[in-house]
Amino acid sequence: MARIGIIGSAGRMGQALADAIAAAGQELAGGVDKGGDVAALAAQSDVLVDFSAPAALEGNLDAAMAAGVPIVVGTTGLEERHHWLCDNAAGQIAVLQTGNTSLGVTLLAHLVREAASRLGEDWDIEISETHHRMKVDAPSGTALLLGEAAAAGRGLDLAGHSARGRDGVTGARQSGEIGFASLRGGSVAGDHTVHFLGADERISLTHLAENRTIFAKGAVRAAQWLVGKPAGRYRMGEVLDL
Ligand SMILES: NC(=O)C1=CN([C@@H]2O[C@H](COP(=O)(O)OP(=O)(O)OC[C@H]3O[C@@H](n4cnc5c(N)ncnc54)[C@H](OP(=O)(O)O)[C@@H]3O)[C@@H](O)[C@H]2O)C=CC1
Ligand SMILES: O=C(O)C1=N[C@H](C(=O)O)C[C@H](O)C1
Repeated sequence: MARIGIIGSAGRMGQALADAIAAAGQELAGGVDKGGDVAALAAQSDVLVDFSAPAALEGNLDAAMAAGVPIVVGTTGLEERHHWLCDNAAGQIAVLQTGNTSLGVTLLAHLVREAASRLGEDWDIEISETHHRMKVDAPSGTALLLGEAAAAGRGLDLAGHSARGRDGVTGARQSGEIGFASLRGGSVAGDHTVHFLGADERISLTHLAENRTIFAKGAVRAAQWLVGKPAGRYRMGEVLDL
């Protein structure tokens, strides 16, 4: 049985995660929120799961490294420097960072990569996502991971080929770009569609999250899987054997 510590425990995901830990027969080591003692939590945990805020990431990784415990980073809105911090921590502990811990999205990313590699570059790729009104970051972490999968399938680097926040006279679509569009409202747990738009035909690959349980269950699986792993950066696909 793994003792799992939750960072962001009072939040929507933190609460869903506590339920999933109990349902999986694992032990809740405790939880922290803003201003909480993450070092003390790390010391009493076998693994940490972070669903909080990007500003907390550096301190959370430092606490995990000091205690020598692995960490699942589910927080989104991460920038390049946050990915660098994860890479750096992965030199000392096991780190699994993902914008989506669900089985469905992890499989979808494989399908997107495959479709992007097989469809010619005359097929445009656009990613749309819809989330509840309280979500603070856009595009979603999931949209970005699907964009990375599409870019990998095309042999491109996403940073150099993404179109985010089109507005005004944008000019015609650039060939090879991967576009993102975000909708916010209501209580939507998380909908994502990757659109492949060709001449006279289209393919849409969609994942619809009906509630947060799917993310929480995946996070518990990832946490259990990470305990005892050597230092390194791991992917959700490895946890789910996809
Ligand atoms: N990877 C995945 O599969 C998923 C990722 N997410 C991501 O998880 C994150 C949390 O989402 P959600 O639960 O909906 O958000 P909430 O706003 O409901 O919860 C965030 C929690 O984090 C806490 N928090 C904020 N800052 C810190 C800090 N510095 N240290 C410790 N805790 C802190 C907040 O505490 P306080 O209120 O005191 O500020 C709050 O309890 C988001 O980035 C979201 O996109 C969400 C779903 C799935
Ligand atoms: O904030 C959320 O709610 C979600 N965040 C993640 C993201 O940014 O993709 C995962 C899921 O879509 C829900």
